[in-house]
Amino acid sequence: MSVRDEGRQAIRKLKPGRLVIASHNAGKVREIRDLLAPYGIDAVSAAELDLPEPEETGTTFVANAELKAMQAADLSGLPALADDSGLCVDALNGDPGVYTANWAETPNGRDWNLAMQKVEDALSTKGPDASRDAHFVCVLALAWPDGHVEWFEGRAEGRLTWPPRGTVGFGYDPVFVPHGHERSYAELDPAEKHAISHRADAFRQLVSAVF
Ligand SMILES: O=P(O)(O)OP(=O)(O)OP(=O)(O)OC[C@H]1O[C@@H](n2cnc3c(O)ncnc32)[C@H](O)[C@@H]1O
Ligand SMILES: [Mg+2]
Repeated sequence: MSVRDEGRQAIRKLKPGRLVIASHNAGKVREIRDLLAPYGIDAVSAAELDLPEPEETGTTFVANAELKAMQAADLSGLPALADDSGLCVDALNGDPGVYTANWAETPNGRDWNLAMQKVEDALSTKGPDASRDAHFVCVLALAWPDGHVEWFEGRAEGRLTWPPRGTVGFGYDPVFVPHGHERSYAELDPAEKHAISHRADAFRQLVSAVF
């Protein structure tokens, strides 16, 4: 049996509540719960299990997603699904990219208004004609306690808007307008975001490979 078939068998055996969402970001956990809901998997988050937040030492989305998923699977003895994601701005050569969360760090915790302002400031140094094109990346990694791990990469294209708009969602949602829309991610209903988001794109691939 291939590793992937073993993975499929393992996930079919999951009982509700037997999957760890290996994230400490409440916004992500909410979205991943929504995406899992049709599959009858009532997952538990790493924060709810009091699992420690691993240091994200990878330099790629894949490396960080894998290390978060593998640590949670190892510590919990349960399959674990991690998400590493970020905003990549064309005119900034893909920054903040893997370091998207770091741009929000302050001595008093993360400040998303500051992070969005930093992106806008960086873009303004490129001049008024700089491209405002950007995309979100999401890598979902699914790990089993035996160390087996597979990952799926999703993407959503769009452009940056300023000033920030909307109150739904989290992180950089208020400055990202997905292609084909006039409203920012933070002005879309959760169901609308799930139809087009980078996270939903990665999740669709995971579902077709694993469920
Ligand atoms: O590592 P975990 O615990 O999952 O949570 P995190 O917030 O640290 O997550 P990342 O390390 O993957 O950092 C990615 C950042 O990119 C941002 N981001 C990712 N997906 C997003 C989305 O759908 N909408 C807005 N911002 C998003 C968000 O601010 C995240 O903090
Ligand atoms: Mg993180």
